[in-house]
Parts: sequence; C-alpha cells; structure tokens
Amino acid sequence: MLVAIYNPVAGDRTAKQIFEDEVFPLLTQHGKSPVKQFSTERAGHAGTIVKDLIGSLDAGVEEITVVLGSGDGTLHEIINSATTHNGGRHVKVSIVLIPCGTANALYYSVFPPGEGEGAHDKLKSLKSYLSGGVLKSLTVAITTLVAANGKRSPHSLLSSVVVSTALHASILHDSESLRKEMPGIERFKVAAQQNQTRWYHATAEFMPIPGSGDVQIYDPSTKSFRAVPEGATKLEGPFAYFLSTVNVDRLEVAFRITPLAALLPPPEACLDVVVLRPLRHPDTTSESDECRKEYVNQMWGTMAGAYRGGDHVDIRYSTGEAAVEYYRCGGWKWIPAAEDGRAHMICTDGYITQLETGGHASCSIGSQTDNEQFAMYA
Ligand SMILES: Nc1ncnc2c1ncn2[C@@H]1O[C@H](COP(=O)(O)OP(=O)(O)OP(=O)(O)O)[C@@H](O)[C@H]1O
Repeated sequence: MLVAIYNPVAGDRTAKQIFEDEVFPLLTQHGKSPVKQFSTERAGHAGTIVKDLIGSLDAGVEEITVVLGSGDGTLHEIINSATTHNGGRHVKVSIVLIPCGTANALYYSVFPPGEGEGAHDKLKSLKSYLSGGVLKSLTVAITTLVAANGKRSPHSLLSSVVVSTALHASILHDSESLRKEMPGIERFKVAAQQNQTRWYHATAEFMPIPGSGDVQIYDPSTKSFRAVPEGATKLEGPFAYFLSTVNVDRLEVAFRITPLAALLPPPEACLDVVVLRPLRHPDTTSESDECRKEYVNQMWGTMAGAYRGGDHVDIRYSTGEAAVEYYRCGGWKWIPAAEDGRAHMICTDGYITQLETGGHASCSIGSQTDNEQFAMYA
C-alpha cells in the first residue's frame, strides 16, 4: 500500500506546497499514485494514521510505503505508533522522506549535501523510490523509563535519530516555546545560550555492543575506537552534554555531532554517544559560578567543531586527553541525582519526557527484528 502523509506545520510550513507542486506530480508521472493522502491535523496524528492503516491491511499484506513530508518529529510519531513494542502488528514500514521539517537530521545524514552545493534537493529519497533504489533499514534506539520503585514504564520510546539528556534535552525543551516566533534552527541557538552554564548531576553507565561484547571509545591519537576496560564503563557527572544517535551523523545539515557514524561506520548497529564533562577540562577546578562561566567558552570552542565537519572529536586538551568522550555501545543507563530536576529530562527525537525523581532511563539498541521493521529509501 502506498500512502502520502505531510505535516503542514513542520519547519517553514511549506510541506503542502512541495507535495502539490513537486511530489504528487512526480508520483503521477511514474504511475505511482498514493491510495490515500493525508495532511496531519494535530500532534500525534501521523502516528494514528499509520497505525489505523496497518490495522486495516488485509492479512498477508506485510508492507506499507509512506511518502512522508515532515521533519524528524513526525517520523518519530509514526515509528512509535507502528512498533510492535507498543502493541502494533509487525508490518514493514518503508519511508520515502521529503525533508519539510526544521532540522531534518535523518534526511541530511542520508543525503549530505556536497561541498559548495547550494539549495538542497528535497526529492532524493523520492527519486530513489521511483527508480527502485536502496532501502536502508533504520536502527531504533529503545528508551525505557524506570520509576524509583523499579517499575518500568508500560510504553517504550523508540527513536530513529537521537536520545539525549543534559544540554541537548534542555535546548529541545526550551526551544519549543520559541517555535512560532522562530520557525528555523535559530531557536535552538537561542535556547542553547539560555542553558549554557547549566551542569547536570547524574551517573551514566554504558552497556556493551551485542556482537563485539564491548563498549568502545574513540581515541583521537590513533583515530580509531578501542575497547573500554571493564570497570571503566561508568561515568560520574557533572555532565554538560550527553547525547546518543542512531542512523545519523548530524542533527542539522551543518551540525555534525556524531561524525564517526559516517566516517568510521560501525560494523553492526550500535549507539554513538558524545559526552562532555566539565571537570575533565584542565582549567575547571570546581563547580563554582566562575568555573561554569569559564567553561562556557571551552564548551562552545569544542562544539564549534561539529560545525566544521565534526572535528570536535579530534580536539585534545593540553593534557593530551580528548575534549570529547565519544563512546560506542549497545545501550546506556542515565541515573540523575535526585536533587537535580533538569537532569531528569530525556529527549527522544525532540520529544521531552520527565523522569520521576529517583527513577532512571535505560536506552538500548533495538533487536534485529526491531531494526528491520522501518526503512527509508536512500
Ligand atoms: N496540524 C498540526 N497542528 C499542530 N501540530 C502538528 C500538526 N501536525 C503535526 N503536528 C506536530 O508538528 C510537530 C513538528 O513536526 P516535525 O518534527 O515533523 O517538524 P519540525 O519539528 O519542524 O522538524 P524537525 O523535527 O526535523 O526539527 C510534531 O510534533 C507533530 O506532532
């Protein structure tokens, strides 16, 4: 079954126009008219549409193709509604992605613009579909929230782009209120400045990659990953930044935060995790206001590398240590300090969930079956 869904309020609100002017005519030209077309009417609607469509499929029909005009958030809703984890039927969902959102992390990771390229072609996934191109399986990261009494939340949160805490979660949380006045990516920069001196108290623990059986860390001196010794897979805060990705090497077209996902692609599905802990900086001697203010410059100095193609992963302190801790793992656990409210925020593909005090979050890579349910034309 082929359907088209677009989110008319995603990004700069041009999805309807792109579909009417470009997507539908191209589909018709190739004799591929969608059996149904939808314009989403509210948050969560795209997920409901796909779940209902799957429910209406005849027995034996095991695939649905969705031409999707949106950003990463609407795709996230579809994945979470269609997953077997949240009670869905196992139907393969193939996405033809038209980037109509603000950041479009997945699209621009799969189709990075070439050097000096001006306007980005938004129809690359569609052209791939029309020419019988490659279907790239989407790895999912599955986040479970665990309450203080050990009870796990009944619903899993699936992500196809990012799961984060700390600064990135704060940015996504605060930028949402700026969406109307700032429809573009500048709202993320404003929210970043509002949160730049905040540190997050928590303990993080990494779980091994299923196949290799180890947790790995990038070593800029050898430009390769090496196994982390057992016993060194637990990190104590404070943290400034803690972010993991799947399927992407960037969160915006030019913000390449996990560049090694593309430059040193892992042989099997795993999470790429970027961590910044202020007290690792040789000049940060305490958690005083002065040190926090000083660290702002250090942090942005490092993070600026993400805008230079991802060279932040090779920046080293005067001590020779890597400024960024870049891990590869099969999962991680985030245990916030009870008194640090902001450390309780978890961001899954832009959606913010608040952990209960005393609770923790556990994120792991999906099983092979999970990772084969969703795919994108690449
Ligand atoms: N008709 C609608 N009215 C209001 N909100 C809607 C409507 N349709 C969808 N939404 C919501 O719009 C939000 C934004 O969509 P989406 O994430 O796709 O775009 P974006 O945030 O601009 O891009 P990106 O995630 O790439 O930064 C989603 O949370 C979705 O639930």
